[in-house]
Amino acid sequence: MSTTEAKITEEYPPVRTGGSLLLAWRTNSKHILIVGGGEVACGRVLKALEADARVTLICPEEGLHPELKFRISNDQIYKYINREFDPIDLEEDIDMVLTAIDDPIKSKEIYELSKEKKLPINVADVPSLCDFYFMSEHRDGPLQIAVSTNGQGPKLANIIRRHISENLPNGVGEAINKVGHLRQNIRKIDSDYKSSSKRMQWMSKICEDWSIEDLKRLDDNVIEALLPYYEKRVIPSFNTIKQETFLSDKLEEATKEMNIEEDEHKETKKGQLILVGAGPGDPSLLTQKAIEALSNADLVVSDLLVPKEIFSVVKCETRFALAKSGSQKSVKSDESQKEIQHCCLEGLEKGKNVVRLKIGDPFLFGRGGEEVSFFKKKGFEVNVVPGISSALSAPMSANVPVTHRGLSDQVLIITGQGTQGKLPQVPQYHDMRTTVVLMAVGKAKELSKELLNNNYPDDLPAVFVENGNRPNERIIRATVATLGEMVEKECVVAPSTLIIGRAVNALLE
Ligand SMILES: C[C@@]1(CC(=O)O)c2cc3[nH]c(cc4nc(cc5[nH]c(cc(n2)[C@H]1CCC(=O)O)[C@@](C)(CC(=O)O)[C@@H]5CCC(=O)O)C(CC(=O)O)=C4CCC(=O)O)c(CCC(=O)O)c3CC(=O)O
Ligand SMILES: NC(=O)C1=CN([C@@H]2O[C@H](COP(=O)(O)OP(=O)(O)OC[C@H]3O[C@@H](n4cnc5c(N)ncnc54)[C@H](O)[C@@H]3O)[C@@H](O)[C@H]2O)C=CC1
Repeated sequence: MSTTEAKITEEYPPVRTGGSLLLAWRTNSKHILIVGGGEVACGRVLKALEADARVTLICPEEGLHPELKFRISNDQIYKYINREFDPIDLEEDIDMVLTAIDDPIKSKEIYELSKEKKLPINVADVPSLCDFYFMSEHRDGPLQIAVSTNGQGPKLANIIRRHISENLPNGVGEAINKVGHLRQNIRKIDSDYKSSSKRMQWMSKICEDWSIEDLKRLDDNVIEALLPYYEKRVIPSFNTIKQETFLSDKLEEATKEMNIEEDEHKETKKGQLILVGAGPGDPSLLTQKAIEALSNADLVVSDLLVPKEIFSVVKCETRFALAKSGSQKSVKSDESQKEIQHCCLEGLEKGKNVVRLKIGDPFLFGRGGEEVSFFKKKGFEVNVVPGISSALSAPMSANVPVTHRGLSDQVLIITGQGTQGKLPQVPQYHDMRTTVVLMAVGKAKELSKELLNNNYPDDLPAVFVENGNRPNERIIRATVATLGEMVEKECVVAPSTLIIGRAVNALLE
C-alpha cells in the first residue's frame, strides 16, 4: 500500500460523493424571478422575501394564490407581471430563476433559456432541471436549519425537520440574537484585528459555559457587567453576573427612593390610578407589571368577573363593584360603572395608589378608554397595564391558530353585546378571516342568523371556549348554522369566547 493510500483510509475521512454543496446564499438585494402563482410559487416567494430578496413574480392574475394577491397589494413584491412567462422577462437584471407551473414543456423552455444566460434555476418537482434544490427549513429569528435528502424523500425531509425543531431548546433564536449583540459589544471595546483569537476564544467559552437560558438573559445590564471579564480573559458564571447587576440595581433603586422622598416634601401626595388587565383568569398569565401593581396598591377596585385566584398577591383592601358579571344582569351596567368610578375616586382623593382591575385587557371591550378619560379629567395620573385578552388566549386553548398560512390572514374581534345589547355590524364573509366573538353566549342564535345573512357558510367550523384558561375550561364545537342549538344543548355559559373560521380546524388531526 502506498503512503497516499494509507492516508486516505486511515488519517483522512473518505469522500462521500453524491451530496449537494450546502451554503447560506446571501440574497439581500438580489433579484429573483419567480414564474407561477400556485401554492408552491407562494412558498418560494415567502422564502425569497424572508431572505430579503427582490422578487419579480410572473403569473396571470386568475392563477394567483390569495396570499400572493395579499403580498402584491401590500407592496412586498418588487414587480408583478400579470401574464404568462415571456422570454423577454429574462432580459432584466436577474440573479436566480424559480418556476412552479403546471406546464412541463414551458418549464423545460424556461430552463433552457435560463441556462443560455447562465442563470441558476430551480424547476419545482423536476430534479433534472434543478441547479439547486429547496430544503425543508426551520426558522427562529437568525437561526435557520435546513434539511436535504438530495431528492430522495422530500416528505421525510419535512418529518426530520419537524423532529429537529421540536427537540430544540425554547428560545434559541432569541439566545442567538443576544449573543450577536454581545459579539458587537466586544468588537466595539476591542476592535484590533490582532485580538481576533482572544475574542474568538472568549466568545466560544461563553457559548460553551452558559446555558441557552443564561444566554437569553444577556441584556444591556448583563453585557455591561460582562465586558470587564473579557479584558481579564475570565468567564464568570451567569450567577456571578446576576448578583453584580442585582446589587447595582438595588443601589439605583435606593437613590431613586431618596429622590422621591425629597419630592414628596415639596408637594402634597396625590393618588394615582393604574388600570390593570387581569388576563383571562389564570394567575400565571398575569404580567409582571400587573403583579407589581397589585402588590403595591393601597386599594384594588375590581369587577366580579375576576376570579379569586388572581387576588393572591393583593395585600390591601379590595372592593368589588356589583354587576359587570354575566350573572348579575339585574343591575344595569351604567350604574355599576358609576359605582366603580366612585370607589376609585374615594381612594384617589385620599392620596392612595388605586388599582382598577379589569378582566382581560382594559382597552378591549372593557370600557377602559372611558375610565382613563374620566380620571384624567378629574386631574389624576392614570397608567394602563395591558392584560392578555381571551380574544387571543382562548383560541390558543382550543388549539386554534387565529392566523394560519393558507387558511386565515386576518382576525376580526367583535362583541356579541354591542351598545344597548345589540349585535355590532358584521362584515361580509371572507374565507381568509377568523372571527372571534366575545360575550357571544346570550346572542348565539341571533349571531348565527346574522352571519348566515352575511354569506358565512352554514358548515363553517366554530368553537366555544367556556371559562378559557381556567381549571373548568370547556371546549364546545359547532358550525355557523348550529351556534344557537349548541349553546342550548351543551348549556354553554359566560364567560365564553366564540371562534369562527376555517382556521378552527387547522390543527385537528
Ligand atoms: C428535488 C426537489 C426539487 C425542488 O422542488 O426543489 C423536490 C422534488 C419533488 N418533490 C416531490 C414531492 C413532494 N415534495 C414535498 C415537499 C417538499 N419538497 C421539497 C423539496 C424538493 N422537492 C426538492 C428535494 C429536497 C429534498 O430531497 O430534501 C421541500 C423539502 C422544500 C420546498 O419545496 O420548499 C418540501 C418540504 C417543505 C416542508 O418542510 O414543509 C412533498 C410533501 C408535502 O408536500 O407535504 C411531496 C410529496 C411526498 C413525497 O414524494 O415525499 C416530488 C414527487 C412528485 C410526484 O411524485 O409527482 C418531486 C419530484 C421527484 O422526486 O422527481
Ligand atoms: N416541490 C414541491 O414541493 C411540490 C411541487 N409541485 C409542483 O409544482 C408545480 C406548481 O404547483 P402549484 O403551485 O400547486 O400550482 P398549480 O399547479 O395549482 O398551478 C400552476 C400555477 O402556475 C401558473 N402558470 C401556468 N403556466 C404559467 C406560465 N406559462 N407563466 C406564468 N404562470 C403560469 C398558473 O396560473 C398557476 O398559478 C406543479 O408542477 C406541481 O406538480 C407540487 C407540489 C409540491
